[in-house]
Amino acid sequence: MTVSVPATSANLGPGFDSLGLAVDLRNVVEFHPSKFFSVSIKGEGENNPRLKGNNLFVSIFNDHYARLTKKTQNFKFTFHNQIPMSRGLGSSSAVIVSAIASAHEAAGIRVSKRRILNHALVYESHPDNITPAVMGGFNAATIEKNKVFSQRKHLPDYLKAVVVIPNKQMNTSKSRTVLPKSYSKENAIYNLSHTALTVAAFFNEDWEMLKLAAQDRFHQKARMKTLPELFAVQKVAYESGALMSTLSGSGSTFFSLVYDDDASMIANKFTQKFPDFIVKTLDFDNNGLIIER
Ligand SMILES: Nc1ncnc2c1ncn2[C@@H]1O[C@H](COP(=O)(O)OP(=O)(O)OP(=O)(O)O)[C@@H](O)[C@H]1O
Ligand SMILES: N[C@@H](CCO)C(=O)O
Repeated sequence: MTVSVPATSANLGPGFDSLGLAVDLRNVVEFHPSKFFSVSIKGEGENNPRLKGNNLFVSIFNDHYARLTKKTQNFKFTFHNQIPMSRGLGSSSAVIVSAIASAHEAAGIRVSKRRILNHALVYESHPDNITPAVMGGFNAATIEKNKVFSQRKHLPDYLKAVVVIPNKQMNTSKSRTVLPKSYSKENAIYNLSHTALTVAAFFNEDWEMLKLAAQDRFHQKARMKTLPELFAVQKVAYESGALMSTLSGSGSTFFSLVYDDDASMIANKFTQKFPDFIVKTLDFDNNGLIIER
């Protein structure tokens, strides 16, 4: 059995803890019952011995498998990881979603994507990464009574994501501690109205509106100050014609949404100006969680 989940870029500027979209960079896990437990990792994390012993996927998988079957069983897991860890591309959400989906598959229980999403909330209390990770596309999401309520928009092929990935991890829980404890009414209204406009722009496919709409006063500046080159990345993105350019999740990756025709020019500019950072041009993902039986 194989389960795969895409990387995600959350917040999208003002939509803190609410907006996110999926990009075509996937973590894939293959698994089957086995006499002995084993973990093999290819790609991201392959040189990290901690992931063989104390693996978030394995602990969530085991919890769910035991709850669903009332049995214990060893599995052989092979991970093919493309999503860099703690860089703002939703690596933890991908792991959480794939572990829950894999445990249900292993237990022989078919379950809806919405159910998997609600289970994922137990491990990640904000829905902006887990929702696009499960559903694909652009999503606006909120939580009511421990359930995710979301609306999804398919993203067209003529748009691309250009991501600039610094060689610096930013752990989400740590990155949340640099944020202000409270916001003024003025700034709250600013983010509320810009989030509303960002959502409307996505749904109406008014891409030219995004640059103005995707401005934020809640989190980006405080986080970008911990890696000031990110201000230059955003400047280069907008000078080169990006439609929107925002800190991806809690960082350190910077996400730009661009027209297909501009993608290679913008990616080349990033590569020239920021030779120490990894630059990737990605399609958007409209599938989310994929289970192959
Ligand atoms: N492939 C993986 N296998 C096992 N655990 C992983 C994997 N990827 C991520 N994790 C776990 O998730 C943690 C990273 O979560 P964190 O929320 O800091 O980053 P992120 O999800 O990449 O960023 P963001 O939420 O801002 O997009 C890692 O420290 C590790 O515990
Ligand atoms: N909304 C989250 C996304 C990262 O997981 C944050 O900005 O902290």
